[in-house]
Amino acid sequence: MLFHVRMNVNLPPSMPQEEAAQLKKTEKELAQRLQSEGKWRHLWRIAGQYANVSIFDVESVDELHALLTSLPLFPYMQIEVMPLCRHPSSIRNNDR
Ligand SMILES: O=C(O)CC1=CCC(=O)O1
Repeated sequence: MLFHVRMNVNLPPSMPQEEAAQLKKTEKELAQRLQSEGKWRHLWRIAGQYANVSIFDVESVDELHALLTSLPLFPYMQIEVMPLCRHPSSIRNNDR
């Protein structure tokens, strides 16, 4: 199942720099592992915003929820999820 996910990151200005840097480091490690496993298919920065759009390929809504809530930055993100299905005009036969 494919999902379009938008994440807006809002770190509190009062958070110490070292704590923010550690959160970003662990977030990056997990994001790169999930990309290499094929679960996090795309990760794009939204230009000019501390936000991203991503495509996730997971087995279920429950798996997506578990994955998103496991992200180190989860407590500091506003997340919007859009389930995706095939478009009848798509020429990409390998997409689900
Ligand atoms: O910087 C972001 O957009 C939040 C984030 C998600 C994965 C990652 O490495 O950073």
